[in-house]
Amino acid sequence: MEIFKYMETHDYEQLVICQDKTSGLKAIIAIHDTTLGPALGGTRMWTYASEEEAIEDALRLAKGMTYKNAAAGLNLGGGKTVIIGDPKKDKNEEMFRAFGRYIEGLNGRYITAEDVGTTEEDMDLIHLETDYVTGVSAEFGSSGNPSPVTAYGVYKGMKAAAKEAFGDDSLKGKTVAVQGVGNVAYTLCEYLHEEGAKLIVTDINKDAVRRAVEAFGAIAVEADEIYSQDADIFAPCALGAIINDETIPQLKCKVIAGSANNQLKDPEHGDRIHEMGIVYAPDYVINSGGVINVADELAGYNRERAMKRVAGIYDTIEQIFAISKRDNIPSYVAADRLAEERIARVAKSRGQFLQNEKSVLSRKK
Ligand SMILES: NC(=O)c1ccc[n+]([C@@H]2O[C@H](COP(=O)([O-])OP(=O)(O)OC[C@H]3O[C@@H](n4cnc5c(N)ncnc54)[C@H](O)[C@@H]3O)[C@@H](O)[C@H]2O)c1
Ligand SMILES: CC(C)C[C@H](N)C(=O)O
Repeated sequence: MEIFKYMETHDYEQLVICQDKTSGLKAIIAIHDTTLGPALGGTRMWTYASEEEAIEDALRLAKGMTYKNAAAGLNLGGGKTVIIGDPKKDKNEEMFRAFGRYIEGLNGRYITAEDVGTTEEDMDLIHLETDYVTGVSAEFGSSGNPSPVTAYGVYKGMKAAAKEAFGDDSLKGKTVAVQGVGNVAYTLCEYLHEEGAKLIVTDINKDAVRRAVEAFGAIAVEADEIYSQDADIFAPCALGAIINDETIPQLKCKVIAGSANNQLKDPEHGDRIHEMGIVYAPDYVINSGGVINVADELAGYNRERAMKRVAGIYDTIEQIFAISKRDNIPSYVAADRLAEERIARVAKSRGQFLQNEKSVLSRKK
């Protein structure tokens, strides 16, 4: 991989390689774009097959956060960290403290939070070394684990998508096929069950499936059967790249709305589901509840304010469908357009301000 070429082509600002021999920390912080504000994005801990794979993941995820934060209306840029290692075996206190010192060294250009493989406890350890961390436990006046709030946002976004597809946002009597019933999807199932939706669930973790069957009367299916279910809505809440050449022909749903990041394997898959008339709630918009929630900590966490803002995902999804129809483009392109236009507007107004400043200075000479 030619890193500088890649960063230049995709407009990345900074890549920080962090290593600490004592703790075994090997981390990569990628900062994509700080036009809107400091880069906020979680820390993922994963057993990458190679260092190159880890760097690619950090870069890709950081860019995703630029779009997520911009579309969510946050005054924050996009960044992400990956720590190379097994979250079940390789964690230790010194590792997260060392990582915290690296973040502190960036002096606020990057703020972290939880992601796959990291927890509230890990954020508390980072917090011992820096204030540039969110998703810290409630005892520090923080918002804690973002997953339940992400679920609330997905629920709201799913209702907006249902309104687009069925003319009514009620989920009562609708069948929702949920892929993965982990942290986000379990709470999502609570909301759906309470509203009277019928649930079909799958998970590679049999305990997670049992829990959902017992609590919500969900029907359990095998992992590879979830795509072809007779469901009104498909909610991918596990993995990325699940909308692909193999799964698209199996889909019978009218709506795709779930929490998973990077749901489309390639952009062409977004085009295909659009042509099939499936209403797709773009992943980084519908799953932005977690980041909206942790971002609220930066102003002194207020849960009521954060939840109100997360409920606004309904309106953002509606706005994206309106752009999609107006410009005759798939919803995933409309979401990108919303984010890119906001960043460009802010950059332009800032540029204009600096321009004026310069002309004042030159007059003084
Ligand atoms: N947690 C958040 O606040 C948040 C925010 C934004 C996006 N997301 C995304 O939402 C998704 C779920 O996040 P989470 O925090 O609930 O994670 P999680 O690990 O708690 O849940 C994921 C579940 O998916 C299951 N799973 C894995 N592979 C599967 C497969 N092939 N088939 C069926 N099930 C499978 C796992 O066993 C697990 O139960 C992820 O893609 C994550 O990146 C999460
Ligand atoms: C900042 C975090 C809450 C980010 C979250 N892991 C996401 O992908 O949106």
